[in-house]
Amino acid sequence: ELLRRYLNYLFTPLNRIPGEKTSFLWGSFWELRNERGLAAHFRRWKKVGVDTPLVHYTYLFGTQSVLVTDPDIIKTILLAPSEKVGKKSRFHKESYFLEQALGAGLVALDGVDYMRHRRICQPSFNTGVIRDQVNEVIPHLTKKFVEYWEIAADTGVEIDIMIHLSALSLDSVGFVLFGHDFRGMDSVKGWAEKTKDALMSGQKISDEIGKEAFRFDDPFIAGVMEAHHTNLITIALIVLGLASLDPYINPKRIRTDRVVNEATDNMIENARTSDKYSLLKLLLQAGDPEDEKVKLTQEELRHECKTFLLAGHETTATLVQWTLLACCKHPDVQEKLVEDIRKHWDSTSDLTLDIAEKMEYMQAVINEVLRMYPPVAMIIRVNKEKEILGGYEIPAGTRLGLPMLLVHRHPKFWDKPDEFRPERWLENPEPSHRFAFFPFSAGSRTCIGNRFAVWEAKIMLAGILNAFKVQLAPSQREIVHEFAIDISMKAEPSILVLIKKR
Ligand code: HEM
Repeated sequence: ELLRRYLNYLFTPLNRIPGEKTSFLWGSFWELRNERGLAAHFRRWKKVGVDTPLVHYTYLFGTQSVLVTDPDIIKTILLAPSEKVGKKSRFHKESYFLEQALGAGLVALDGVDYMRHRRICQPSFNTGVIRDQVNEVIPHLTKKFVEYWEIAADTGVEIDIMIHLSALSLDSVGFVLFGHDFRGMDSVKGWAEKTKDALMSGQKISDEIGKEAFRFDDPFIAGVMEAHHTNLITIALIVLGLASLDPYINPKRIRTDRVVNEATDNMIENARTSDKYSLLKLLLQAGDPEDEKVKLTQEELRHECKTFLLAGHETTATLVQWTLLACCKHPDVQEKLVEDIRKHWDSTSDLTLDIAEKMEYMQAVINEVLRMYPPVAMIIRVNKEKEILGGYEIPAGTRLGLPMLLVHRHPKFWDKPDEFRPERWLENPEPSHRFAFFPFSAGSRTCIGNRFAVWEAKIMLAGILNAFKVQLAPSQREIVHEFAIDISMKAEPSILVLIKKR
């Protein structure tokens, strides 16, 4: 295998694509590890010239990878239909790693199983039920969140926004998608109480308050989060090509799978017996439109629960965190946004989704954040057969990286791409090329939760910014927050803010 890889490294037709020659053994491994986010990809792309449609690079042991920066090629890849027979589409996912991280649900599946899951799940996302639940749940949660934050207003207390927003988004996803209370807001409440005590007794407010308060004891969350961290046995099995044995011989995996399965089964049972509506309740009744008798099995439902939690929770919190950072860095944008919020909502009535959706500047700001700080920075596809893309031959099995983060700043498609300017969306509501902006992907595998995510973000932002002026903590005023990729694109270091009552 090593010899085959080495010969391929020397003679692959991919070597004709612009890129940088790196060693067979390490490839770009260390650069990608040491330089945060996609910084190494950015650098290489700029070096070979931004007009190149593809950039070639290798990874460990000559793993062949190509970055696709041309929106026309991205269109070809994303619009290629999913395979209706078999397990792999023309441009398929690297399923094993996704399954490990997110479960064998919609994000990771491919081929015929994928098509069946999407046919069954899609109608439940289209009904008014999610919208109604968003209206019922998220304004109320945001109001509580603002009440807890009031304790820190005008005090100089620095707030680590990602952990707070994560807790808020966890409960939004919990109630709307599963009809379940993950008790994320209890953590914010716990933080507020401890902060209040510390302020009253004149103690210094330490990071520990946050760390202590934000420990989730819900078994589903704890199990899913623990399972998300790959341990050495899993890595060894992957290297040995024995990854499929992991669920059977890795003690940590066996334990976390059991905990997560039990917790998910409880959640499913509660959704079945409760009279509260949620996505999960709809999914329990949903059949395949091609054959109504075919439903998701209990095992498949478990995987979808894990997928929806992991794909839906941190991503939205990430979008809101980068929006708040942009508001700190561009106080004029923050003021215009507050003007827009108050033009549509006088805060004597409850905030509703109908009201939040009327906020045009809010939509422009969210688009601009999705452009410059896309919560999912890059997606990967692998081609099943040999392809010709951009005039280059791409052998079967090549990893194709579609980097939103780069394409959203492509100088050919964006005027002053590195400038944060929401107004560009008011001047031109559509991007100059449909596939130069794809924060939720596109085509038949577009994000199933995209509308839910934006609804959630708009309500949270309207509630928070109407109540507080947000500023970067003094300790971070000179810092550039870099991108750190996990499931979604975090900030490194975490963003700390001060809030003042408006
Ligand atoms: C700002 C928030 C979000 C962003 C930026 C985002 C982005 C994305 C992207 C880029 C993909 C394509 C992944 C790929 O093809 O490899 C995707 C797929 C997906 N997302 Fe989201 N997402 C967000 C929120 C959500 C939410 C709230 C849910 C809740 C259900 C969700 C569920 C999913 C699912 C199930 C898929 C797989 C769809 C399929 O392949 O059929 N996402 N998302």
